[in-house]
Amino acid sequence: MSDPVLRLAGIEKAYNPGKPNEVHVLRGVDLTVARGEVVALVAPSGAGKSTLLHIAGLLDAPDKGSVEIGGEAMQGRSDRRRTATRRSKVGFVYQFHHLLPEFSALENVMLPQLANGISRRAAKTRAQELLTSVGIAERADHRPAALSGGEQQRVAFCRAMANAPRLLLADEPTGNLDPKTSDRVFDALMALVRETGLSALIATHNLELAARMDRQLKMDQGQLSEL
Ligand SMILES: Nc1ncnc2c1ncn2[C@@H]1O[C@H](COP(=O)(O)OP(=O)(O)OP(=O)(O)O)[C@@H](O)[C@H]1O
Repeated sequence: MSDPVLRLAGIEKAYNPGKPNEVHVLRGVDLTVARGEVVALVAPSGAGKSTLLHIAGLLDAPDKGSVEIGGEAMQGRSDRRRTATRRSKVGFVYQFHHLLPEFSALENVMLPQLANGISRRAAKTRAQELLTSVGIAERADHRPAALSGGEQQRVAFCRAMANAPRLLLADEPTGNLDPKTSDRVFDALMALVRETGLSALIATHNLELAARMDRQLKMDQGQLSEL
C-alpha cells in the first residue's frame, strides 16, 4: 500500500506551557489520511482545529509527536525544508479568502506558482484551467472586491490547488457564505478535489457537508475520534 498523504502520531501541543495561563490543546492526536481520502474534522469553537490544521500544514510544530507528509518525516527538518515541503505539497483554504486585493483573480492563482519557480506562461495557463474548472473563467481579470463571496472562495480554492498539492487543508471553507451558496461552492471544491485525486482534511461545523466526505472525525478534549 502507498504511504498515506498525511500521518500524525502522538501530537501534543500546549500554548504558554508551564505558565498559569497554559492551554493544553492537543493531547495525543493520531490521524492518517490516505491518498484520495477526504476527511471531515468537526469540532466546537476553541477545540483546537486551527491548531491541528497548522501543525498538519507545517505552519507550526508540535511539542511532541510526529508529522509525515507524503511519506516524508518532518521532525528535525530545517525551516527551509519545511517551507519547501509546505509550498509544494500542501494547499490551504481559510474561512475568509485572504486573496490579495490589488491583484486579479488570475494573478492570485498565478502568484503561488511563481513563488515556486514556475514560468509566467505555465502559471497563467494553469490558473486559467483552474478558474475554468470552477466555472469562473470569465471573472479572471476581476479583482477580489469585484467578485461575489462565492466567487472569491472559488478563486481561493484555485489558489490552494495551484501548485498541485498532495494535501488540501481547509478551515471552514464555506463558513462565511449563505447556505445555498455554501452548498454550490462546496460542490465546486469537492469536484476539484475528486478530479485531482487529492487528499483533504476539511474542518466544518456543518454536519451535512461533513456527511458528504469519506470519513468524519470529531475533536474533543484534545483528541480525535470517529463522529
Ligand atoms: N497563540 C496562542 N496563545 C495562547 N492560546 C492560544 C493561542 N492560539 C490558540 N490558543 C487557544 O487554544 C485553543 C484552541 O485554539 P484554536 O484556534 O486551535 O481553536 P479552533 O478549534 O480553531 O477554534 P475556532 O473554531 O473558534 O477557530 C483555544 O482555547 C485558544 O484560545
